[in-house]
Amino acid sequence: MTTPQLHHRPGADHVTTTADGTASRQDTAAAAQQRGATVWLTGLPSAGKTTIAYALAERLRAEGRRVEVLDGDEIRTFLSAGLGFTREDRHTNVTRIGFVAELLASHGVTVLAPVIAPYAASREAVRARHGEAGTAFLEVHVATPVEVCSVRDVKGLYARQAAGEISGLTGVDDPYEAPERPDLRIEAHTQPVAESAAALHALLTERGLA
Ligand SMILES: Nc1ncnc2c1ncn2[C@@H]1O[C@H](COP(=O)(O)OS(=O)(=O)O)[C@@H](OP(=O)(O)O)[C@H]1O
Ligand SMILES: Nc1ncnc2c1ncn2[C@@H]1O[C@H](COP(=O)(O)OP(=O)(O)O)[C@@H](O)[C@H]1O
Repeated sequence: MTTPQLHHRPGADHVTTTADGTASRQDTAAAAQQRGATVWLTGLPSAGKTTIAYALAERLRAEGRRVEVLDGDEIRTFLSAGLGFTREDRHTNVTRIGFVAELLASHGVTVLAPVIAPYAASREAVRARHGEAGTAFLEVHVATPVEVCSVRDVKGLYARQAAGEISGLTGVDDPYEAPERPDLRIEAHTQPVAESAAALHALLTERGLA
């Protein structure tokens, strides 16, 4: 007897059943049929990556999709605790997030990763990993210019850098290698959040991922 070969990790191994066993099996079956993807939102601090990711997540969830947001900040508290902002540490952080994202996406989850990922080589490594596994990967550049980001300054990092309290801030005194050919570039400073989320949603739909 030949053992069936799985060419892709299946998405149906999280079966939970209700008392009568019907409704959630249907939900699980529907979710398992969804094609997952990783959507990586790269850009400077305060560019709007997280805000746009959560707006898109809300819309996708309302449509019945399974969505996870892998927020750079949160990941650094757990998965990447102890890592700093050297080139090496950022690369490690990005590839770790890419690893988890691919796992989830291969199980039908739409993964949104609002993570700076300043180095093209790190993003390329994540894309390659997805490619090897046959998992969809979209690179989205949230292209808010540093002049706008530094005024928003959600976490006060730009002010602290200007005051000499910190150094190595992405886009100011640390590199940011903007994607040359992203799947989508969002000029987040020229349009409202809802419009940016809609543009991303349209891209997912066009690629058969939403
Ligand atoms: N030096 C320096 N440079 C850049 N960012 C800094 C720095 N120090 C702290 N932070 C804050 O760390 C948040 C998470 O960063 P990431 O994990 O996305 O960065 S990276 O991809 O590993 O480069 C990142 O979150 P966002 O502002 O949401 O992008 C920053 O607020
Ligand atoms: N058009 C816009 N698009 C996205 N964010 C915007 C916009 N206008 C203002 N903002 C604000 O800019 C800030 C961006 O912060 P955040 O989403 O945390 O950025 P990042 O995750 O890139 O560091 C938020 O406070 C958000 O409300």
